[in-house]
Amino acid sequence: MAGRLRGAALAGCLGLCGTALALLAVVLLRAYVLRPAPGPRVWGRRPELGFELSARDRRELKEALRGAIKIQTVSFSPDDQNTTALAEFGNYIKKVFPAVFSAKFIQHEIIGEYSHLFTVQGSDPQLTPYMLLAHMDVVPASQEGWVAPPFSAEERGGFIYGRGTMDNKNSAIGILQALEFLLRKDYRLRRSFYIGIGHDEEIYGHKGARKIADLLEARGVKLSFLLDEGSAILDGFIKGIKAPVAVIGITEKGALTVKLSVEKEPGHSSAPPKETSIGILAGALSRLEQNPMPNMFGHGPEIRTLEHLASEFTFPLNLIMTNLWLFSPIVSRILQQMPSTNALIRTTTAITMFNAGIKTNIIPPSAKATVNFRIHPSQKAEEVLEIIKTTIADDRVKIDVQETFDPNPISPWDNQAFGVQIFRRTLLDVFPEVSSVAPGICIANTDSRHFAKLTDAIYLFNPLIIKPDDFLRIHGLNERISVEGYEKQVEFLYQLIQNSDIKKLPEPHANSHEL
Ligand SMILES: CCCCCCCC/C=C\CCCCCCCC(=O)N[C@@H](CC(C)C)C(=O)O
Ligand SMILES: [Zn+2]
Ligand SMILES: [Zn+2]
Repeated sequence: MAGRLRGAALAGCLGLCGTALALLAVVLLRAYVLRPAPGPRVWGRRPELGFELSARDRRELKEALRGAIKIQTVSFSPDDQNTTALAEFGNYIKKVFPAVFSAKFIQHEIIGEYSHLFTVQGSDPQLTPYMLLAHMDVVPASQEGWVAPPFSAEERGGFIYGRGTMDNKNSAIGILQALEFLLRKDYRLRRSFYIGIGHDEEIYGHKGARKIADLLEARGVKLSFLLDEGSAILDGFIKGIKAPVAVIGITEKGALTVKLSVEKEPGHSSAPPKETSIGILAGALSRLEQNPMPNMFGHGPEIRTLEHLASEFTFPLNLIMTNLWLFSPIVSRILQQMPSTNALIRTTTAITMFNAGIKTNIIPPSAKATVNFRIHPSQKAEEVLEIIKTTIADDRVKIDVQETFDPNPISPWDNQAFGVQIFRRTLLDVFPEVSSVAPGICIANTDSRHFAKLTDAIYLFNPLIIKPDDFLRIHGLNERISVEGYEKQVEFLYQLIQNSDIKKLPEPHANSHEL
């Protein structure tokens, strides 16, 4: 009897081991043998390309950005902007970029009073134009907590400190700087392009970018691609990836901002009701925070980001990322642990404003709060609103939608996508240390969504190497950019404009480096 039991146990154990071995074999086979062949290789590395800056150029480039940071172009709320500063910014760029403003083939227009549209006419009208987008307005900055005042543009330890150094005067000034340098070298552009500099991106872009887009649409413009802020070369964001990787946004999340309010009879605090307006609203807010929106990992482009980066991961993570069909439940659990990666896999919930109460001994007549949701690419605003209502489940809480839009459509990412190939080419030229370029999601919002009718190829990427600590500075304290990083950004744009001048993408060839 005991022998038979031992035999059965042994057989069971063998069966189990066999299953485990078979599973391992399938994993290894898929990972190393059945791995999809890499796409055609398009670009080869090129020797030094000649973006050489004299000491004077360097000083000029740095001072141009510092001067722009000092102009307090703050967007406080949709009807409160520092319009004096916005106008000053317009005068400033005219002064700092004389070649751009005097070139015969560049048309400059002011749109919506303070935004700027440049039409740079290339010599070959057959080539479809592209667009570079940026914004000049910034979010407010507290005076406390900064190592240097937020509008001082002080230089410390190789960094320029100030609101707008990463979001997004670096792009607005960087694009014009790159063009100024090219014009001074008498570079004659072949492909036309547009530069848009919005003045109200931080308050939804209705008067700036939206109007620029409407004007271009009325002129019948179609774009081969559009590049805006929204992602970067990420260093240290993803556990298990050592080298910096360029993640280019191919979509951005949607947004839904709701105002919640509770009204209750005021009265004497000595005989309070069971719940005050503050207590009711606080309960609703707590339910929203305690019940995050569903984890959507695998339903949007986040999975493509990991697949593209799979070979960058150290063992055994590389194996896991190559086999997301098997490991995605574990991966999605890991991603939700950090705020920046959690934002990739779900609609996020952020309680951003709370106002209530009059005096210590008055029952508060009303309580108000604002909650800002960023919608995952696989969901729609309507669906999110339904979840909010079910989660709050209290009719005393009034829900008013303030601003909402669905996620952007997904832009093309393949060997025929002109913009993507130009970004790869330019990254290879300017950031040789970046070994991978992957499609990703912009977790915030940009002005680019207003241009959806002009092109299906909208990309979100700032050519800056950023670490998790830098990300916290955007809209936070001590926003800064390194002088070296800014020079590289200008070099990237300088090279991008030239690389975009090619008529058509080269045929794939075998012996070149692939990003
Ligand atoms: C795969 C890995 C991790 C992902 C981590 C994400 C890291 C992203 C890096 C840089 C992103 C910078 C994005 C900055 C764009 C901010 C633009 C902005 O503030 N827009 C406003 C617009 C709104 C409509 C008012 C916003 O609040 O989103
Ligand atoms: Zn921005
Ligand atoms: Zn911003």
